[in-house]
Amino acid sequence: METIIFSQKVAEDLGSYIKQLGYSRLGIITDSNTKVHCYPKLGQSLPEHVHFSFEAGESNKNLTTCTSIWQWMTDEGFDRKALIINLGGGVTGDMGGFCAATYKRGIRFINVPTTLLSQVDASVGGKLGIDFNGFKNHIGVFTQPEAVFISDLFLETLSEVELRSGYAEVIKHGLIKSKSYFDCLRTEGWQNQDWRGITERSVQIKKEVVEKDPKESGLRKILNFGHTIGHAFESYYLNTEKHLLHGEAIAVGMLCEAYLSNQKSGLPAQELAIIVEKILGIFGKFEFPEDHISGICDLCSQDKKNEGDKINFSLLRELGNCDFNIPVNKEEIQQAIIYYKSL
Ligand SMILES: NC(=O)c1ccc[n+]([C@@H]2O[C@H](COP(=O)([O-])OP(=O)(O)OC[C@H]3O[C@@H](n4cnc5c(N)ncnc54)[C@H](O)[C@@H]3O)[C@@H](O)[C@H]2O)c1
Ligand SMILES: O=C(O)C(=O)C[C@@H](O)[C@H](O)[C@H](O)COP(=O)(O)O
Ligand SMILES: [Zn+2]
Repeated sequence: METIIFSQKVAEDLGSYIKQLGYSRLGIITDSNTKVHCYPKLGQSLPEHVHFSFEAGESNKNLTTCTSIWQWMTDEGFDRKALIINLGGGVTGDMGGFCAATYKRGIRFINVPTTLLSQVDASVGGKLGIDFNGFKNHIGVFTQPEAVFISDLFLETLSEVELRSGYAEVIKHGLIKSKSYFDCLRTEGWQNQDWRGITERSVQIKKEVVEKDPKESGLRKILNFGHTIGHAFESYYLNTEKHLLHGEAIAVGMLCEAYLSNQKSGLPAQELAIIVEKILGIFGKFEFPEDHISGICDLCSQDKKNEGDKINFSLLRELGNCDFNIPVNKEEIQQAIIYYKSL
């Protein structure tokens, strides 16, 4: 598994790490926002390198942007000893990592996550990929980064909605693996957190799961709680005026899937009520017309946990415990979305 370094002097620590690692050429990938807000924070500490930046946003996590990245690597003459640093959120990490892991069958990369979401979740565990024809992360590979450098210094410039989006994955970690973590989150107001402490605890949970099942043959599916329906919402509204951030979509998905957990995997009604209160209290309700429901349901058919026609969910047994490979039919999914709408 990758080395994870929590650092307060990230520029210096990253500089020394890559020096001892050795490489032929160094390339940094940012998006248009991290180029402005995060790249300058690495300052002069990085040795000679080349830099590629793409237009920020989920709608650019696609093959067209990958083509530009691979072209840049080719034009710069990167060989197999070249090293990439992905400086940005989950979009930069997923796509920059995917491009590195496939260029000349794989060159090394380091993640420097700059959003809460990527610090607590996306930068760790080696799931890389891009969206394809509107389907989330449809094309990708599992390849671990060499290292991940996490610093809350980057969070200073992050907007509140982006911070909140990351908080959805934090809640997910408590719900699937640690009731005591979820209880701590319940008692705190979400905005003024000890982000370093939160990140360490979330990364610990993610790391423990990924170490046991790096390629998602079983247990790792619990990290996907909220994502079967959440990704369907995210995909359905991508490139529309109602588009949802990843964490916002996962918040909707977790509520639908908490309902299914109550129906199908034993989550007690009072625990469902606690989850609803917590998540709605932070994210509010996402409003959408009833005639969108069947289109959203249909998107669940492309989920990567499915086997043939069987749509498999990861559902909670209780707070802090999650089961996986639970088949749910389209009618039940529809009911879950109707339940969400009724809240
Ligand atoms: N691989 C995984 O395990 C995994 C896990 C969770 C999510 N994801 C993926 O991650 C993506 C979501 O990640 P995200 O929320 O980080 O999105 P993102 O990368 O789009 O970043 C969110 C926004 O914040 C901006 N930004 C980033 N850092 C900033 C900073 N420090 N200051 C100011 N602005 C900054 C970005 O430019 C962007 O506009 C989705 O594509 C999701 O599917 C992957
Ligand atoms: O690391 C994992 O495994 C996860 O499922 C973490 C999720 O938060 C993340 O959004 C992941 O990219 C979803 O993966 P996918 O296989 O459903 O595309
Ligand atoms: Zn996620």
